[in-house]
Amino acid sequence: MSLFKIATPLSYWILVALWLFILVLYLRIRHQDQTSTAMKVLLSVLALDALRTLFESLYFGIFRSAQAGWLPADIVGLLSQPDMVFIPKLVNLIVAVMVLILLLRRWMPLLVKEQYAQKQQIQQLSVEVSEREQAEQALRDTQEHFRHLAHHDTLTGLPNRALLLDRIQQEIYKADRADKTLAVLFIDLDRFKQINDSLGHAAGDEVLMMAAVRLKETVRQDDTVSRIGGDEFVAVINGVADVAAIVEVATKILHAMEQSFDVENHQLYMSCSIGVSLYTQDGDDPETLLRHADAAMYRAKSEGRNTVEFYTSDMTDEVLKRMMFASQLRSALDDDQFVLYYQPQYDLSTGELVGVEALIRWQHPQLGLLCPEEFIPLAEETGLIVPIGDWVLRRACRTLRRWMDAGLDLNRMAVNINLSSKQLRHEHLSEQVLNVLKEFNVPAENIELEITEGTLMHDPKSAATVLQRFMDEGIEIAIDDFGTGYSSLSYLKRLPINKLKIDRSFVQDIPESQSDMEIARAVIALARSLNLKVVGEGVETEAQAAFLREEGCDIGQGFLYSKPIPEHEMVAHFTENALSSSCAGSAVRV
Ligand SMILES: Nc1nc2c(ncn2[C@@H]2O[C@H](COP(=O)(O)O[C@H]3[C@@H](O)[C@H](n4cnc5c(=O)[nH]c(N)nc54)O[C@@H]3COP(=O)(O)O)[C@@H](O)[C@H]2O)c(=O)[nH]1
Repeated sequence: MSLFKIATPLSYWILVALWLFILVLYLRIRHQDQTSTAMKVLLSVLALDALRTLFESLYFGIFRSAQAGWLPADIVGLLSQPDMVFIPKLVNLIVAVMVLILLLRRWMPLLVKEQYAQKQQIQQLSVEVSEREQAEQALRDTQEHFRHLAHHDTLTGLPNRALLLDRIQQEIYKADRADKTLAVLFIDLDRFKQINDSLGHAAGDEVLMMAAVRLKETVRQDDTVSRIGGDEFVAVINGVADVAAIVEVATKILHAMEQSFDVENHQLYMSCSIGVSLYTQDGDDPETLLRHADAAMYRAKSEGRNTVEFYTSDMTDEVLKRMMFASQLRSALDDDQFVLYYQPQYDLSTGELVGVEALIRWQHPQLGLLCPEEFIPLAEETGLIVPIGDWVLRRACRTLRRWMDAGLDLNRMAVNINLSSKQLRHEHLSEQVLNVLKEFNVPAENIELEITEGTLMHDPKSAATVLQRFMDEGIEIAIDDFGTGYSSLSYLKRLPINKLKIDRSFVQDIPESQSDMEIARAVIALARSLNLKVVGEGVETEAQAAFLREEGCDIGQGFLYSKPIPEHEMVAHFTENALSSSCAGSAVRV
């Protein structure tokens, strides 16, 4: 039964209006969350009920009778009444539709706009929400990335120094609770610099990544492996029962590092030195444990590398000494404590003096005269090699100027100056060298620069640019220690160089060592084919000199002729050189 009744046409129109009102109301609240579902159901039922009543009445039409007035009625009954006025269903319908259109025109835009606005708002909101979520996620990712960066080494992904110290601290807490000890292993790769210098940083990086993986595989999963510097790694071994357990782990690490590293078609062999400190006997905080493991590692290096050393208290003194030495090296330049020695080089077939190599010494106030091997590595490490190298160049040019002013015949003679890799990488090297030559009025032909094979191969392309500049000015270039690096023959062919110096390690065992003789022969043949001159270094015996001369080596340098000597003593060799020119073999044993 319907809730609505149509008794008169007025009630019909009221019902139409009511239905429309209910409909509009329903449409408005349909999407509003705050309106209860019960209200929405009630309105939709009312609307449907009103609609049904309307249609029922429409189906029959409406008539007017004199007695009853306006009434909805059956079409049959309607036709039998003479005073009735029939309003056909169609008219009803048209009026209803018009009213509906009028109302919809008034309400619909508002409704549509409102719904559209609501939808837009909802869409906007959801876009904003998802954008905010994305932004928040990106922020979280960035924060996580920075947190990771702040605590990890970018190359190997291992914890860095900051995280390492934290991990050691955590392990200390655990060790205290479990009444166990822990060990800090400071691991430094032996001669890693050579790989970096000769094959370049990309190859060096690959070796470091491979070393990191090997270290991680060697220790337990809950032990920490960290990289804290260039080729320096630290392993924290927890729950250590005794020293034997540490020796076992350290031995495994030594063994893992001895396996070949296959990098860029090279099979590289390396080793490492390990220093160990133990909690609590060698320190009870992370910094001290790390410092003492480092000191022990230095001892392992000086003991010949590829070995393990446990920390002892005297090692701290060694580290302190090293730091003091570095600060003394810094002031040595200002205090004019360096001296240049010169070692002559002779033409092996004529016996003529053709060059001298300038070799630095440090006149240390307490330790006496120090050889370059005792301080050049530290100078390279600290960057002091650049000002020291500059000093060597100026001092050598000053000496040349003095010799020239003294009337010595230097026409066919050059002073050889060693350049380190750091100097070669220095932006203004060529300008600096040329300026110094100008300052002392020294012809470029009297200067030759020696660069080790490793340094050249570190970055052959940029080295070639610098060397070409020197060559254009008339300065000759020699590759030092040839045979010890990893020269690429294709690069060698293209590099602007004049000489190869056979490393003395291949000369010292001639004629006993067949393989060394083969290597020396091969270097001489290579130099010939590239149209380069060859120098035999470290010639100590007549037999070595004879072998090199017979094989076609051009120049000899070594103790057989002279040890490196101070500037003033060198003058005598020039006089002897004059003698040797007229009677080769007497003054100089060639
Ligand atoms: N960057 C710079 N490096 C320099 C400079 N001065 C020297 N050096 C490098 O130090 C290394 C060692 O030099 P030194 O102790 O002077 O040794 C030289 C010679 O004394 C030694 N030599 C020469 N002949 C013989 C020999 O017959 N037997 C023997 N046992 N040793 C000998 O060789 C060194 C010269 O070698 P090289 O330079 O390879 O020609 C050395 O690598 C120097 O390069 C500097 O100013 N800057």
